[in-house]
Amino acid sequence: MVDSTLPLLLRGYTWLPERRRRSGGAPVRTRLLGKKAIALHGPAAVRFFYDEKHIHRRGALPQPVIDTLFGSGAVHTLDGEAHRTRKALFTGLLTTPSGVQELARLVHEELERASVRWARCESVVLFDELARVLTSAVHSWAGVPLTDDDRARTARDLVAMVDGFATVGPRHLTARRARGRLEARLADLVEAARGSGAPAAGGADDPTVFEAITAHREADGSLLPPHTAAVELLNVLRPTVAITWFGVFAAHALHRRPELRERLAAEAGPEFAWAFAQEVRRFYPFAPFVGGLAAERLEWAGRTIAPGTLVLLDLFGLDHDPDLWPEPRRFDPSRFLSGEVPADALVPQGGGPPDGHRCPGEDITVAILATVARFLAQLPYQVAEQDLRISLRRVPTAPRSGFVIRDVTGAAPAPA
Ligand code: HEM
Repeated sequence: MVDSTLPLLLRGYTWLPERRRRSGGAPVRTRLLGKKAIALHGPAAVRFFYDEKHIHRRGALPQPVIDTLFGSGAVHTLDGEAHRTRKALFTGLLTTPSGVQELARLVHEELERASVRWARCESVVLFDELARVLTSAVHSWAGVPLTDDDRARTARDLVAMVDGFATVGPRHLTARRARGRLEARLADLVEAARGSGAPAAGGADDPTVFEAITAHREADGSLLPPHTAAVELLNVLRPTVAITWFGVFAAHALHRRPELRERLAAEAGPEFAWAFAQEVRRFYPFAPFVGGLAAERLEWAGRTIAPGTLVLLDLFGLDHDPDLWPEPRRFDPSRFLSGEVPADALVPQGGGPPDGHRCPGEDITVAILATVARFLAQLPYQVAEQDLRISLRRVPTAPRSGFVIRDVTGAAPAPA
């Protein structure tokens, strides 16, 4: 079987859908990085993939992805009891409605502050601005110190880790260096907090993310080594800043569909902003697929999967499957106006049960995205002449220009 690593790197988001079309919808069999691989598609495949008896994560992720995106020893790479204990830390910290709301409030506050500055500039690149806004907000929320001097550099490093994970060459090297810098800084902060005793060493009633990760104990009762604690802190800071990509896509959708901008600006309740955020997550490309290793000999759709085979779950394809999403290439928030999200069909951040490998940051993503989208809809600005093409061959992708806005004429009103 021919290895598909190069075609995947060259074709990005289009690689798997094209292969699926060529296979007539049957699971795609191939090789990636020399390993036998099979790609599964459909809601039943989501349930199959997220059954932990079927798929293991240890050893599944290529080292270049660990070295940039997730970090070594990260929750993403654990299985069984070790995963459950570590995962409980994340779900406990990231999914309480009051915590999610507080983070969204901080994002709004930072947007207001930033937009005062935007009004003094001829034009600004929204991508860079949102990255800095989210970097500030998530550091204050997580209780991780960040000086004004460090802010722009830290935002650049957090963006670089996401931007460079799926490529070879300069972007990848930048991502590795960024991870090295951030891990070293955060590990020092963890050691310093532990050295100084409470509250980081435990006991706080309502601990910050920093305090909780610093004091977290593994299934065997041990504290996380400082480097692993830094990796897991980054697994909160980095993906929150990654919402920048979705924020820029939201701006793109508002630009292409001005009637949605008007509606989003006018609606007082949160329902439309929520539906709009869900449609941004469905419509625009971000994570192409997730992968794990077959834990044993598996049967799927009449096919045998040998133990150790790399099993991919097609996320981007599922979010655009016409059997699940009529007119999938149409951006239409009304799909979500009922307030319902169809089970195992909307998977931009993976799927499965919350104690499995499902992304624990979905509520945060939707809340921040709704906040950013509504803020932009209410903010008076013009969209500059620029190259807004979104290449499906680059992972992750964004409008080429980063979305330049100009003539910002004032801060948007406070949230309802
Ligand atoms: C831009 C928005 C985001 C995208 C596209 C995204 C995507 C994903 C994907 C595809 C996975 C892997 C699921 C799997 O392995 O099956 C994942 C897992 C994870 N995400 Fe997110 N995510 C986002 C936002 C967030 C946020 C805001 C946080 C935290 C504040 C977060 C924290 C995590 C963690 C800790 C995991 C590992 C879960 C585990 O392995 O048990 N993510 N995310």
